[in-house]
Amino acid sequence: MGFFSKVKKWWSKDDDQQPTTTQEVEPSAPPTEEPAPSEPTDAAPPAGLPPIVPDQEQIQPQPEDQPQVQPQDQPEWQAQVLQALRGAEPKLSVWLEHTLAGVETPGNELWDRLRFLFQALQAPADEAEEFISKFRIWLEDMGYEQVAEFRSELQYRLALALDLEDEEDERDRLFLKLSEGLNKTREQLTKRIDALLSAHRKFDDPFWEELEEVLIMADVGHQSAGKLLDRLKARVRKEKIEESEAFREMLRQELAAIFPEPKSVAVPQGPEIVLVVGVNGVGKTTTIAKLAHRAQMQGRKVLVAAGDTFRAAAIEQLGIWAKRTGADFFTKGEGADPAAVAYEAVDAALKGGHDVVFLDTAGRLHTKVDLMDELRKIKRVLGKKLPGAPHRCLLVLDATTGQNALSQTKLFNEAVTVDEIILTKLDGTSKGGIVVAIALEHNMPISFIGLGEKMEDLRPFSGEDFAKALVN
Ligand SMILES: Nc1nc2c(ncn2[C@@H]2O[C@H](COP(=O)(O)OP(=O)(O)OP(=O)(O)O)[C@@H](O)[C@H]2O)c(=O)[nH]1
Repeated sequence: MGFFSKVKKWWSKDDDQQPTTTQEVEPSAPPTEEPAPSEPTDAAPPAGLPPIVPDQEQIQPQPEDQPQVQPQDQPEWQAQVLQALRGAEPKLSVWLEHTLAGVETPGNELWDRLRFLFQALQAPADEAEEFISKFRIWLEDMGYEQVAEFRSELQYRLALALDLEDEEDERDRLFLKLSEGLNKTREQLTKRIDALLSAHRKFDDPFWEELEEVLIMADVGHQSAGKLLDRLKARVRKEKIEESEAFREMLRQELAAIFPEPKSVAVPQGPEIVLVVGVNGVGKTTTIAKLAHRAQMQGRKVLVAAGDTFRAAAIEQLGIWAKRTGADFFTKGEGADPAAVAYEAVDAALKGGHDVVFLDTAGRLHTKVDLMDELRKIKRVLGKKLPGAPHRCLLVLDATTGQNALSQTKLFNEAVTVDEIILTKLDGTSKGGIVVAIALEHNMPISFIGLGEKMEDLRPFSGEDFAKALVN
């Protein structure tokens, strides 16, 4: 899908549909003090601008028979930007660079430039205004004053709205962040494997024994290392691999192959109910916010529900994040029964016409209540309220915690059957080996990875990119 269809789908929702005002649903309406977005000034470039076609076609010069743009009609920057866009590589980062050239701070010129880009993409003006208005509200809330501070968030939002996240451009950005996070593991692993390959002339038992030790030291774990070695030995034998580089390439391929793809969720009708579990401190709240942000940017109406009712601070933090993403927020306050929150959040979503509900849950074993029993109860209640719910159960794990993450996976999976894992803090000194262990031990898909504290720092996980970042 291109920008137009995505924007069509995204902005065609009737945003006046506020959720029914049940006493708990707190629709996070935009702050009233926000000045109305400036009316389009002379930014709207003349009709007939050559469309920027996202699917890798170069921008064609305007055919002679089309009404030529009269230079005197345009402010000076438009002719320059138009010229630059015409010859630019069809990459979002390049389009943005040309469109924002010379603009350092938010203000009317920035909004006019964005309008100009949207016009070049043939986005309907009202939808473009809606995008700009939502971005302005977010910007006011964040208090950023320099374009450099929010440029990556702007590019991320455009990538989602333009359905361009898979573009090489975005993937390169993601790969860079992932590689930085895996630096430590990669150095350990690559250095040791290189030493092994140069010390051993052939792939004999002593080689495999030492490789097993290297994997275990890289947090892959004993059992997973054994499974991975079996796969490597079989391929070395079958393909008669002898060269070091061929071995490294095979290792990358086998590492990439151990990650199952997340299963696509068929949500028959009504809201998709997503249960989010994980121990405290792993980044659950932040991850829910990032997921809500993505869903919003992709045109879905989102409700975030505060199922962690043990701590007022957790409810408050989630509420702040929900407001920041523009999602609606559901809470029954501190001390409420988490299962009741789950039940009534589904109710509110059904009444509010929400497309997806992210239900946060407690992350700590509290004295009187066993957390796993509580999660099982929540899951039962959801299924009673909406057959098939929860449609997805996401386990949030902190990639820097090493073996703990493995035991948490087992614990939560036994309690609620985890469908997907989201690995956070891969931008930190993450223990890349644990990622391999989780995939091999539980054969569980990793859907997203957290690469920082900002809204845009949640990106789809790619086993191939991960393997390349781990072994170079
Ligand atoms: N660097 C980095 N920090 C992250 C990431 N995800 C979350 N964090 C930070 O980790 C800390 C904990 O995040 P929370 O979302 O509050 O974690 P939580 O699991 O909700 O923890 P509780 O609020 O105690 O339940 C915060 O400072 C986040 O900003 C990530 O991907 N990278």
